[in-house]
Amino acid sequence: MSDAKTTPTVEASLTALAVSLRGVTKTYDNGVMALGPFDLAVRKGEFISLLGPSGCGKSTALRLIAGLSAASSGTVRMSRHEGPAQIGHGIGFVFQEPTLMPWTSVRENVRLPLKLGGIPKAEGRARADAALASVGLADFANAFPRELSGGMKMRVSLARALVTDPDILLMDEPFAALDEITRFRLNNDLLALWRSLGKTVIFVTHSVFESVYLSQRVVVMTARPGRIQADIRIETVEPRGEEFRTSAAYSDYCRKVSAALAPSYSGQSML
Ligand SMILES: Nc1ncnc2c1ncn2[C@@H]1O[C@H](COP(=O)(O)OP(=O)(O)OP(=O)(O)O)[C@@H](O)[C@H]1O
Repeated sequence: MSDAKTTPTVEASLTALAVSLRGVTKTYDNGVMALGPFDLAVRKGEFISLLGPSGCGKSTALRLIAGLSAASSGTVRMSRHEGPAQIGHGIGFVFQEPTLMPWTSVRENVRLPLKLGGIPKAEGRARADAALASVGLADFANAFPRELSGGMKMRVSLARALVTDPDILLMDEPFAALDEITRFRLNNDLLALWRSLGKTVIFVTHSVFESVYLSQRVVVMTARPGRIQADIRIETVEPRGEEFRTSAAYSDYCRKVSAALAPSYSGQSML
């Protein structure tokens, strides 16, 4: 292959990256080395899961990407920019808890990032309503958080993360506290949103089943300090649905991911 043909291909692959972490380590002030060295490249529009044992540094990795915390060494790059992005500026973050303001309406909860960004009220309300509609909560804009189920609260949290139209959605075990049926439903709705919105998603989970169902790639981490144990591509017919969840291919992938995760656990259940 001539140089003339090679160069554009290399450039295309670099610009197609949404996030890249190179040689990243994180040691907290108390001396705990949480992460690394950790290397990860996520392409634009990709859906990846970070899977690993408790305390292996999954949340730390998300926080470094979100710019909520600084790496001790190594580089975190967002798209073409040097250094991490910020929540509300290209990044949406969905935390383990919905963390909604109980004293105000669902619409106002979703509007918050726009309000903080100085977006005029009318525009903010319209965008909040659109985000609520995208997560199936168009009729609940005036409700208060206390009136909602756990799954609905998580949908509000997702709408709040989407309202700024971020390129990258970071999700930290968002569905861990939900019952299985609600979790399956939210998994399907998240996949539908991902397909329609084209966001890059980095999803943290403890669940082998969930990671295989949702992701194009499952990145399995070692015990602390978290490094990459395996990077497993999940290839199947899209869009995914119940057929995939009950297929032999799904079971095979779950076995493969579990096997990669096994060394990181010492006798604990992995599923
Ligand atoms: N602010 C902090 N100060 C000191 N240590 C911290 C801090 N945040 C996290 N840690 C420690 O760093 C390690 C990694 O934590 P982190 O929350 O990133 O792991 P995790 O894989 O997301 O865990 P889990 O799956 O239980 O949520 C843990 O040992 C944790 O106690």
